Amino acid sequence: MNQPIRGYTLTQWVGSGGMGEVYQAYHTATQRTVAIKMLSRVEQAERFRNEAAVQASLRHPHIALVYEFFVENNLSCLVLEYIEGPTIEQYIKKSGPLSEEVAWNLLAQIASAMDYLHNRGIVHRDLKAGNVKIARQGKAKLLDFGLARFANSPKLTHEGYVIGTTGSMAPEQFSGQSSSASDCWALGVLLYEMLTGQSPFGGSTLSEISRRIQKADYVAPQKLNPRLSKASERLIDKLLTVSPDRRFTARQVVEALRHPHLLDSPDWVGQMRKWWDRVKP
Ligand SMILES: Nc1ncnc2c1ncn2[C@@H]1O[C@H](COP(=O)(O)OP(=O)(O)OP(=O)(O)O)[C@@H](O)[C@H]1O
Repeated sequence: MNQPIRGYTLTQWVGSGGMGEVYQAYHTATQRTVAIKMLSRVEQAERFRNEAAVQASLRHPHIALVYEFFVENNLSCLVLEYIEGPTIEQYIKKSGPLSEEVAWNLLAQIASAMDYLHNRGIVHRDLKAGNVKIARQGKAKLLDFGLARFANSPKLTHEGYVIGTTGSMAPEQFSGQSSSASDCWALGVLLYEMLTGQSPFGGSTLSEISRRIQKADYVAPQKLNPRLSKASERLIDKLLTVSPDRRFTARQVVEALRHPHLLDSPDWVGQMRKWWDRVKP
């Protein structure tokens, strides 16, 4: 661990994920503490390179920076801004659901990062509570572009192989369709989890989870958190909408959070459509 790699001294193992191992490291020349993601499986090198290329081109206050990418001793290393603090998932596991004020604050930051990505033709594809860190002063930082790709870059999945984390997958992703709207569905799942502490689409089997997602069949969040405002409930409703065309965009989320009165009046047509999505054969 103490042998420096390209001037980086590994100081701590942070964890492992779908793409490889993550270490905290110190770069003496720049006196920077960074996170280094190391790819363990050679067959995923292209995927890893893709992650690096996507992230290196981005500059947004709520997206972790990429400093550099290099290959050393057959290991692909992605050097990232080190983000101190728990992920939203870790935070909820430890302390339970967030207050509406904190959840809205985090959602506004993440939606603005998503809007930034979507305006550049990038679909994140893996937004989930475990991929957002709560850094100092409640600042949200989006991590992990393992599954992101530019909309026109080569498809890295073979046919029939569904990517994404099942609980946050949008209905259309089960048939291989992913777009910026799928990220907005994941924003809805995230908001639901932050406010209730529970996943909207739990289930014991993949087919049960899939069936519930395809029908947007979730327990009304107010049943789990009776103090929840109508505005939060309507925002979740606007995001967990089966048809991608009728779902709120990231920009609309940012606007709605800035002007919550936009969510004041009930959307009867939307309610009827949702009811129909649930009951139709
Ligand atoms: N830039 C970073 N700063 C601090 N910790 C990080 C950073 N990037 C990742 N981590 C942490 O390292 C661990 C592994 O992260 P990684 O992104 O590889 O996988 P994951 O998000 O846990 O899973 P998956 O790859 O399946 O999405 C996680 O605990 C994550 O929070």
